[in-house]
Amino acid sequence: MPLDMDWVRAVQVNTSAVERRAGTIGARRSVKKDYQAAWLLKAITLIDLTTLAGDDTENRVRRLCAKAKHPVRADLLEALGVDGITTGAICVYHDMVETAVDALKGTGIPVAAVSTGFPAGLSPFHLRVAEIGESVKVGAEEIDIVISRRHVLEGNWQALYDEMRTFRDACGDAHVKAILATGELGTLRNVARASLVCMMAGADFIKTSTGKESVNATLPVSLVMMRAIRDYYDRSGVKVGYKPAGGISKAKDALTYLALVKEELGNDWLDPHLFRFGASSLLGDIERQLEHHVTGHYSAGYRHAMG
Ligand SMILES: O=C[C@H](O)COP(=O)(O)O
Repeated sequence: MPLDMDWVRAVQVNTSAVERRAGTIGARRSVKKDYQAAWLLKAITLIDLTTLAGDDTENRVRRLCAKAKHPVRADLLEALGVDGITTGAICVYHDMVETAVDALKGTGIPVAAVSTGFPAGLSPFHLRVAEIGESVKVGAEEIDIVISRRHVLEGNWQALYDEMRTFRDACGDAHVKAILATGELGTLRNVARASLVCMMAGADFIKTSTGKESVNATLPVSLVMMRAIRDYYDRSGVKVGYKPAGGISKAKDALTYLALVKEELGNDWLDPHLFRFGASSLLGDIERQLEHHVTGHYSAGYRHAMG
């Protein structure tokens, strides 16, 4: 839709109310036993299993893809009476896209590429746009772009909108997730406005963080972004997805996020088409909790090292 500046300017956030609500969700909502196992299995299907390290190798990416295909040990799945679950996607740098696409051939698990000069997004603009095309060409079905934080900090909403539109167009049929890098946007109001502008410009998902900022996904930021998604849906009829990313590594945290999604956005969003966790180490803890559920024992963390 066109940039609606009246709507953008009207956005306000009551920070203390947001913090109060975010602070109580973990305590009010706790699921136990079989229900907890079921929610944890659901969480696995919503993970963008990620490796974004300077020392990534093809072997590491292949191992990660093997984990995406079989995220939980077969004996545990059998005991839980479940089969055939996979993670939502694999998320890698451009150089690793071909390897991941090859490793996931025939599985239907999409490959997401971080792009546009990730994580800072400060390389020449034409190269950022070209990078998207390169990743799509080698098979990335999802592109995680980073926005220019300065457009938000300077209140240049038109520039943010134009940038996002250009990235959206460069993605073609690939889904585009807009990484706001919320830890660098200064205020929750900026987060809300940036969310809205990116959605107006065609983002399929809005995502909190690169995982490289000093503050990454938080519950207050998530509440603000989810409510922006809800408002956008109410006015436009378009459902935009949400991806908290960075620092989500515990099964308990994943459950809290899912409770928030269910309460703020509803069950439609508890689906890989509309919700993902961006996480490199969450899966290991979830598998560990599932093992505890099945056997009554906790294994050492290193037994679930990958993912
Ligand atoms: O988009 C995903 C993040 O980079 C993953 O962050 P993490 O390594 O803190 O889980």
